[in-house]
Amino acid sequence: MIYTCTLNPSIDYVVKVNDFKEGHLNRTESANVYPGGKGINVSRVLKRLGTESTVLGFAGGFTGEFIKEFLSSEEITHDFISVSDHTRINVKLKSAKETEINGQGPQISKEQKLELLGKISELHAEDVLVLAGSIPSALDESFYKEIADTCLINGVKVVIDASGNALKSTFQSKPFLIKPNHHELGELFDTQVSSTEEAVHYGKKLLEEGVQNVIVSMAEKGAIFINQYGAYFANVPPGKVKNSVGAGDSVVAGFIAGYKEHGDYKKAFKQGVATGSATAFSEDLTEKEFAAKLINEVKVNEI
Ligand SMILES: Nc1ncnc2c1ncn2[C@@H]1O[C@H](COP(=O)(O)OP(=O)(O)OP(=O)(O)O)[C@@H](O)[C@H]1O
Ligand SMILES: O=P(O)(O)OC[C@@]1(O)O[C@H](CO)[C@@H](O)[C@@H]1O
Repeated sequence: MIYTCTLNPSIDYVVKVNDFKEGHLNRTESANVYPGGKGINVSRVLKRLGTESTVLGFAGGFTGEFIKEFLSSEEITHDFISVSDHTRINVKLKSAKETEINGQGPQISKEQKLELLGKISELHAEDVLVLAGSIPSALDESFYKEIADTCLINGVKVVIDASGNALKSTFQSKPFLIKPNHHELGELFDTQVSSTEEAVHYGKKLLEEGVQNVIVSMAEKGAIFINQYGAYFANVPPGKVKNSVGAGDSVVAGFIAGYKEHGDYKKAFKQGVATGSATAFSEDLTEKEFAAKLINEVKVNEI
């Protein structure tokens, strides 16, 4: 079974404002609300690709209820730990540029944290756990490491989409896959990564530190995949970006769905990149048909 864990879910309030003016009254062109948070996006895209998963994490208040109802309406299984504060609302403002304001997230007690760890400790060797998104300030930065350590003991494959120390501290727990973008990769080594060569160089260092598979996404510049068997580059299809929220999560979902279907890293990588671009070219998360159409436009070459 595939599980996604979103410690800090959100309602994403996506507003379009023509010609947004800071410090003025602006009126919306359109406004939509979606359940958000990286793990939740992964589960929603997996569902669209025909792959079932269960959503784990913390949820509370009327915003938490909205998320649960929305996921249920999409027939996505969820098993949240209830918290008393409300789940955050993140603002995604689309005007000439995209601007995001992400909330801090609710208080989480020690008991609630232990309840989640208890659920995760029941996963076993056939399971995949996706840990995605920021760690709320109520929890220690080392929480992903704590989870990844438990999963290492139980043989659970762990996929991590996070950044900074929350990500770095998990390397010794041998995550199955991590997906930094090139900025996040640079941050891990206190440098800037701007070329494919640099991405391969630093990506290989991650393997030395324990990570099994690495995807480095570089937005319109393409993506690379590295593991012990080799390094590959994938181009991204040409197109107009309508929405970057959830594009990275779609790469993760496409890879997992592809790996589950084919058991082949190269095919999984190709599907991941196509799914990421399909979301980038859509108003919301991509549908299966669009991602499938773009697969033919992604070429993966060994480098
Ligand atoms: N200009 C683009 N053209 C085509 N595809 C794109 C473009 N920008 C992003 N994508 C798609 O989205 C994926 C993720 O983008 P990016 O490298 O910016 O990662 P990210 O920062 O994790 O994404 P997010 O915007 O979701 O935080 C890319 O691998 C690619 O598939
Ligand atoms: O604050 P975090 O956890 O880093 O990111 C949360 C978030 O920006 O990521 C998703 C897109 O990837 C959105 O649905 C959500 O609002």
